[in-house]
Amino acid sequence: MVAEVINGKELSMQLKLDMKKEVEYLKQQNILPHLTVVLVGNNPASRSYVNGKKRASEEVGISSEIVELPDTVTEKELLQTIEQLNSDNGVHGILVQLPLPDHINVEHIIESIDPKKDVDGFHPYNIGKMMTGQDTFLPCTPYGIITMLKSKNITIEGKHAVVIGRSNIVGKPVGQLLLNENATVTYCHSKTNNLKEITNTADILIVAVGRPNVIDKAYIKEGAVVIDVGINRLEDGSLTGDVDFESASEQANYITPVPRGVGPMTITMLLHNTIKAAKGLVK
Ligand SMILES: Nc1nc2c(c(=O)[nH]1)N[C@@H](CN(C=O)c1ccc(C(=O)N[C@@H](CCC(=O)O)C(=O)O)cc1)CN2
Repeated sequence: MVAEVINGKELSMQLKLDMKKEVEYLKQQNILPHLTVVLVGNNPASRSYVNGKKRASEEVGISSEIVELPDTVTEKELLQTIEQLNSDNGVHGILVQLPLPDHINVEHIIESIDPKKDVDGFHPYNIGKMMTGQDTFLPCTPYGIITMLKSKNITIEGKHAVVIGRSNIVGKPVGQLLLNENATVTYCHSKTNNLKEITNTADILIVAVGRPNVIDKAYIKEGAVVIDVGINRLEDGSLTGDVDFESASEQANYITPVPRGVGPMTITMLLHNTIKAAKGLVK
């Protein structure tokens, strides 16, 4: 068996064409969607993601700005910046790029963002709405994963979905979204016993481990759907996922690559959430 590749880059391009039309329509109604991204410090990966968000916003006609703060900024100063953005009626979406420096409490920052502008979908209010199946901003990477599955008409209902990883921004919410779609969900993590036995029962396997190429065909049931959320930069500068792509492709029916898999969908779903915020659809 050779798995079909789910190309997140191509799907993103298709979705952005529709979003561009939607933004043009909103502009005719005098609504100019605006996203503000807050970048603290000089982490090269964060800078590159933030630039990617600005570029993608421009592609679809969303206005965007990057507010840059030094890594010496205090938590109080960062909270003041967010307060100003919360009260600015021209700003529809606010996002604080993660990770933040250690001296800043990430929960305090996320909780200070107006939930109606929380286009990352990280605010506990929005997480609560997601968990209770209410319409709200969905966290971008998990939402991108569900969108990728649906783009291939992959059945989620009744399937066994196994999530390896339990981070607040990927593992936990993607499991919840799969549950909302009526999958039977198992979470695995660093303390899980018999990982291989569990993953071998997965119809849908979501891998968000954060270590390069650790999941190979021995962990995969024949015909499974494998979603690789890992982005690992190797010493030679190349990028690789958490899944050994060549090996896993021999067992799986569908697989996502790294790069050009889940990563581009993260940014595309952010644009979707920003348009939703501009339309005032999240109360
Ligand atoms: N506030 C947030 N911070 C972070 C998030 C997030 O959703 N909100 N997610 C990640 C980083 N991230 C977006 O911020 C992100 C990661 C990767 C990609 C991407 O397109 N990757 C490309 C490869 C890019 C490269 O060459 O380096 C790919 O996979 O094809 C986009 C966004 C942590 N922080």
